[in-house]
Amino acid sequence: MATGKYHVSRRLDCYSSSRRDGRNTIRSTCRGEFSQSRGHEAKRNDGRKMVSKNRDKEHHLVEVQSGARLYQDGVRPTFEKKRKLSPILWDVEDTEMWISSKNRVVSAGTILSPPMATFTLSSNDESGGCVLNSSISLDQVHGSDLPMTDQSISLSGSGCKALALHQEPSEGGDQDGSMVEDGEFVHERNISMSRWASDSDSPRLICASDDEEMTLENRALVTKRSSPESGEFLPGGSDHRTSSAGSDEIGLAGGASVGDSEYSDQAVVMDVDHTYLGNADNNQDDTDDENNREHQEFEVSSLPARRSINMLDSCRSVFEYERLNKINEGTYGVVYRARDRKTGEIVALKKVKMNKQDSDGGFPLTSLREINILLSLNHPSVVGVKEVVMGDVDSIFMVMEYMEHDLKGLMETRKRPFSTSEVKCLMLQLLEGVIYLHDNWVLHRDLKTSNLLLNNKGELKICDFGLSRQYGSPLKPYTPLVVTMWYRAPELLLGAKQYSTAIDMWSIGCIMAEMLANEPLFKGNSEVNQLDKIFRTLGTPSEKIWPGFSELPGSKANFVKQPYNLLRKKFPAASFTGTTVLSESGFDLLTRLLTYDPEMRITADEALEHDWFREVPLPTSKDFMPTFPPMHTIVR
Ligand SMILES: Nc1ncnc2c1ncn2[C@@H]1O[C@H](COP(=O)(O)OP(=O)(O)OP(=O)(O)O)[C@@H](O)[C@H]1O
Repeated sequence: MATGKYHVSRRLDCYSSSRRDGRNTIRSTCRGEFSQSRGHEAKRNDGRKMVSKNRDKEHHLVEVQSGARLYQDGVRPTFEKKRKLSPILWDVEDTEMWISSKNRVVSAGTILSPPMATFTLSSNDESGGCVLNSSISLDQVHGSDLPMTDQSISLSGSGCKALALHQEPSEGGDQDGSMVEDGEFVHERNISMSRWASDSDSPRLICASDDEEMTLENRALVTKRSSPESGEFLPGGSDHRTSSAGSDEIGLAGGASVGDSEYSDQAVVMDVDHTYLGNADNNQDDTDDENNREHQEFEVSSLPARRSINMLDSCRSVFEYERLNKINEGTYGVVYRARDRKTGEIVALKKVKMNKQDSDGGFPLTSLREINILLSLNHPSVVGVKEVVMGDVDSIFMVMEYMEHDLKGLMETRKRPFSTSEVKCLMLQLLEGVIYLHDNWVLHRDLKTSNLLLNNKGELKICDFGLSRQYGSPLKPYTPLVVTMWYRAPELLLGAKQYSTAIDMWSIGCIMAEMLANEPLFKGNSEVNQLDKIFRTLGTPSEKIWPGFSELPGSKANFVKQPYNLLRKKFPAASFTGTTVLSESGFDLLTRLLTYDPEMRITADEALEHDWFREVPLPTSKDFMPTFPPMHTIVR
C-alpha cells in the first residue's frame, strides 16, 4: 500500500521493464506496443496478442524427490484454464480508483474487449426482453496461435438495460481495442469461464428494463451507485434472477430479488457510462434501430452504452454454509471457516468489507478486482475460489478452498525455522504460482507471508489479489497494521512509475530469507525506514549498480551511505552459532532475487530453474512436509 512519503503513481499504460539482457522484457506503451523477448514468448508489436508459444509443446514432468516439479524439456504444463475474465472491472488505475454512489468516474482500463467480434442480437425471447447471443471466434482476431474461444452472452428479460464489454482505447493507437494499456491481451479472457457464471455454460447477462439501450462498446467509464440513479445497491426485483450456484446468469441492473428477503435489496450494480470513440450519437441511433430487429448482426465496436450490471443475481446465499469460526481479518475482509451444509466440505469464507467511509458503503474496488482475478485463475499454487455468495445486507462472501495455515502464522508459532529442503519445496510452489501469474499478466504486488496459505498436504497457495492494481491509489486501510511494506521492492519504495514482474520477485526474495531465518528480513516501519534497512544490509545503491536509480523520485533523499553488501553475514555458508546457513548456490539465488536493478533481477522462470533446487538437500516432497494443528479451529 502506498502509505508513506512517496506517492507512487503507476500507470498501466506505461507498464514497462526493458531488460538489457533481453530476459523478461516487457514493454508496453500507450500505443499498445508490446514485446517480450523471452524464448517462449511471442514478440508482437501489433497490439494484439502475446502467448507463450512453447507452452503448447509437449512437456515431461520430472519429479525430483517428488517435491521439485521440474520438466525435462524445461517447459511447464499449461493449465487447462488459462486466465478468464468476469464481466466486471478489470484494470483500473491511474485515476480515481473507487466506485461509489456519487457517480464518481472510474477509468475502466479494460473489462473485455471483443473487437471485431460479431454479435447477433435477438429481441424475441419469450420473456419479451432482448437476447443477445454472441459468438466470438477469437482465432479470427488473433491468428492461429490463440485457442479458438467462443463466447456466448445472452441478454434476456423484460428489456435490455445493461451490458458493457469495455475497452479503454489508448491514446493514439490500438483502437481496435485488442490490447490493454499495460500490455495485456484481453482476447484471451473468456467471459464464459467465470465463476460468476457457470464454468460449463455461457453466461447470461440479464437486463432489467427497456428504457435503456443495450450496448457493447470499446470504451467505457464505470461508476457504481446505490440507487437507480447513483447507486450500488438497487432495491426491487428481477424476474430473471436465479438462486442456484454456478448459475450461468449474471444480472444486470435493477433486479436484485431472489425471493429471499435477506438479500432482496442487494445488487451490485455497475453503471457504465462511456465516452465513445467516434460518432457516438450515430451509433446510438443505430443501436436503437438494431434492438428492434431480429438477429441483427453488428460490430461490437459500433455500440454505445450506458449500462448497469448486477453481478450478483445468480449468487447463492451464504446460509448454504454453516459458519464455524473466524480465521483471520485482513484489510479488506474477514475470513471465516465454514462448512457447506450440503456436502460437508470445509471452506473459507471471505467476507468483503464495504467501504464504510463512503456514505453509501460502496463495494470496494479491491474486492471486485480480487474476485475477478481469482475467479479467472486456475493453478495449484493459487487459492481456488469456488463461488461468490450473498449474505445479509451489505455482505458478500468469497467461498475459497480452506487452507489450514498461512505462512506468517505458521512461522510465528513454529519453534524452529523451516529446513532448507522444506524451504525449497515451498519456494518451488511459490515460483510456479508466480510464473503462472506473470504468464497471465497478473502482478500480485502484495506477496508476503500472510498471503501464502499452506495446508496439511504440504501445498502452498497464493491468496489476496486485492492490491494487485492498487499501488498509487488512495487506499483506505481499515486497520493501521495493514499492507506491510517489508516485502516491497526498492523501486516502488523510491517512487518508480514504471515497474514490472520484478516487484513480485523482490517480495519472493524477502519471503525466501524469512523462511530460512524464521523472521522477516527488512522490518521497516515507514517507507524511508524500509529503504534504510534495505540499504544497510545490501549497500546503498548507486547509478553504477542500478542504472536509472538517480532518476527515481525518492533517490534524492539523504540515505545512509553503506558501500557493502552485508547479506552474507545474515546467511553465512557455515555457522557455529546456530545462524541460518545457506549454500553458495542458495545465496546466489537470494542475491539475484534481492537485486536492486529490476531489470537485472531474476525472473520467476529463471529462479525455478536455479541450481539451488537441484543440489542437496533436495526439496522435500509435499507429502513429507510437516503438518501442524490448524490454528483456525481456535477463534482468534
Ligand atoms: N482460503 C483460505 N483459507 C484459510 N485461511 C485463509 C484463506 N484466505 C485467507 N485466509 C486467512 O485470512 C487472512 C487474510 O486474508 P486475505 O489476505 O485474503 O485478506 P485481506 O483483507 O486481503 O488481507 P490483507 O490485509 O493482507 O490485504 C490470511 O492471511 C489468512 O490467514
